[in-house]
Amino acid sequence: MSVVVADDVHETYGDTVALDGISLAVDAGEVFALVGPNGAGKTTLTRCLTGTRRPDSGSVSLMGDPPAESARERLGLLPQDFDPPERLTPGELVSYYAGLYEGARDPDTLLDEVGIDPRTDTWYTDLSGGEKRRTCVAASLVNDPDVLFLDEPTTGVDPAGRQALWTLFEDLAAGGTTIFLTTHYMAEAERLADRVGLLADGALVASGSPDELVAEYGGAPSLDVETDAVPADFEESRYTPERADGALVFEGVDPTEIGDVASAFAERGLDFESLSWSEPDLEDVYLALAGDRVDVVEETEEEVVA
Ligand SMILES: Nc1ncnc2c1ncn2[C@@H]1O[C@H](COP(=O)(O)OP(=O)(O)OP(=O)(O)O)[C@@H](O)[C@H]1O
Repeated sequence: MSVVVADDVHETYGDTVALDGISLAVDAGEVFALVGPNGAGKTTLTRCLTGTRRPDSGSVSLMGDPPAESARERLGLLPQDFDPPERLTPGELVSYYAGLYEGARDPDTLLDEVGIDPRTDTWYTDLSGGEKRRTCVAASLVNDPDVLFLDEPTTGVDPAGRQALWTLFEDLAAGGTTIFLTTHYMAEAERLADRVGLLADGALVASGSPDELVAEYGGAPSLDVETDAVPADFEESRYTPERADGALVFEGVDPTEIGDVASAFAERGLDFESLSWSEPDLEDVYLALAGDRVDVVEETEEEVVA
């Protein structure tokens, strides 16, 4: 059964089209990750799905009801910009949110799980960015939600803290929690998500499991050879390498063929420093489908600075 459904959702801010006909459905117990460039519409879609914004047109349902009428106590939401009272300790803050629900989870246990000392007397305002984010994650879980929305949950969190939060989210998903998350970290989407949706310019340009997306859009595996050799050296071979970043790139080379490539260098009396083989991943999918949009943003910013 789908617990999060968007059907042809359109949303604008003045002249800006933020969502241009989004349709998607997330099943109970599924983890769905939404990725896409800055300004693609991820936060806007999260707001529409949780009832914080009403779309211009199209329909949304959450646990079978319009979001505004859905059971609040079954929903968890970590907004991108969470602005809680600043002069509370993490323990006081999470206890405050726990007080809003019958049978809320124990705040100290939750803070332990996100790696924050429940006894710390540091005010929220004085926590580091990553500590604030972890505290907010704990607050979003106080009601033990059935459906959890996480808008960039690990932004600003250090690598060890990110791993700990990933484990926490995996445990929640294993327990049956439906999770809808947005992220700029492809490793996060790849590790956590059953399905990934790629949003660009307000449109869902691709969705599927990480493996499906990589198979369809990720391109071929490649062998990068750090060398002074040039493509012309291989004109008489079955390889057509390309030069990139100080290396010759041999696309479509299977790991079992690495020795053949090394032999091709030896036969031509060519040296190389190193060989590294890599498979495409979700990052390659992202760059293939949305990379040009990233470049456009960067060029525009450079023009503005210039
Ligand atoms: N309150 C607002 N008023 C006007 N424009 C807005 C508002 N909120 C968002 N926008 C615009 O809508 C578009 C989508 O923004 P949104 O925040 O949903 O993108 P996003 O994918 O979450 O971006 P990011 O990855 O940077 O968080 C952007 O062009 C943004 O500038």
